[in-house]
Amino acid sequence: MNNGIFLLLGSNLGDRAQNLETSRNLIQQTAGRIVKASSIYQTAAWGKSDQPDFYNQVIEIETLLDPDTLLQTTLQIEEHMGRTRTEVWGSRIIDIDILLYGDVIVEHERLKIPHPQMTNRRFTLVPLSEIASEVIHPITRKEIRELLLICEDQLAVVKV
Ligand SMILES: Nc1ncnc2c1ncn2[C@@H]1O[C@H](COP(=O)(O)OP(=O)(O)OP(=O)(O)O)[C@@H](O)[C@H]1O
Ligand SMILES: Nc1nc2c(c(=O)[nH]1)N=C(CO)CN2
Repeated sequence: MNNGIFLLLGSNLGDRAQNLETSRNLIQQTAGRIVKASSIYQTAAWGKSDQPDFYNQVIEIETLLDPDTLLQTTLQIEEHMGRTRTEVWGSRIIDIDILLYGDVIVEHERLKIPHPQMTNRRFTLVPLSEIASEVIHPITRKEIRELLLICEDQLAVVKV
């Protein structure tokens, strides 16, 4: 069983809380058990600001799937839930990002772990810090709580 795997869930269309719940259920059915879940946060849209606020949540899972298969599985869940890819950083029913996979570093075109943007995003670091503050980011070698302290993003992140 592989441990220390953290996923970011995000939704800013439709019933956002319900969308997160549906994705958690599908993840448990297809990828593995959820061992920890952060609170849900309402977060201002990052990157492309003229869109509704997101709900974001970080979960920790244990899984037998390797990183590539985990990505295929999360992409299938997004498709199953009706997500269409229209624009980069645009609105979406559900987005599932693989943030960390233990200490594993992956550098492919289709898959990069740790997620390259995670250190720049309070909407990721705040919920991740809630459940994994002392986990070490395998590239920067810093704890998540320290990455949050030095993160320059100022966008609002509020517990729902
Ligand atoms: N760690 C990762 N987790 C999820 N997808 C990844 C990861 N690394 C690379 N990808 C690739 O990114 C694609 C998803 O792009 P998507 O449209 O969701 O980007 P985005 O969510 O708009 O932007 P961002 O990746 O900055 O959050 C996937 O098809 C996948 O191949
Ligand atoms: N607050 C917030 N902003 C975003 C999010 C997200 O999940 N939350 N996802 C994005 C896609 O990359 C772009 N912008």
